Amino acid sequence: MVQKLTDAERTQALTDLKDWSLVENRDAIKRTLTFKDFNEAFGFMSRVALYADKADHHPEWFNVYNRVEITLATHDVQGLSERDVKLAQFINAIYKH
Ligand SMILES: C[C@H](O)[C@H](O)[C@H]1CNC2=NC(N)=NC(=O)C2=N1
Repeated sequence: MVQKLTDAERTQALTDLKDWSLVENRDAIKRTLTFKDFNEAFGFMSRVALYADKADHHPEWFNVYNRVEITLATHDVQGLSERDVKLAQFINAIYKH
């Protein structure tokens, strides 16, 4: 069973996750990433997609050319869970720029 992060866990996660911030009007985190071009951006998105498929945890995202805006939340709990932290950590780890 997936559980919502506690306030303390949410604060800790935001401290640990470089370049992620809270979304204003909902319990979610966001990050914008830029790449050299569309090819690089889409390559990155493909790697995230493979992770998401395996983990059964999917990003909300928006891409225009070399920019990818990502929002993470766990819909099952209508807020942040450990799954979002794991996915954000994965994204940070594979983001080369
Ligand atoms: C049935 C399936 O396991 C669920 O709908 C999964 C799929 N991917 C998901 N992704 C996200 N971000 N949150 C969820 O709650 C979620 N639930």
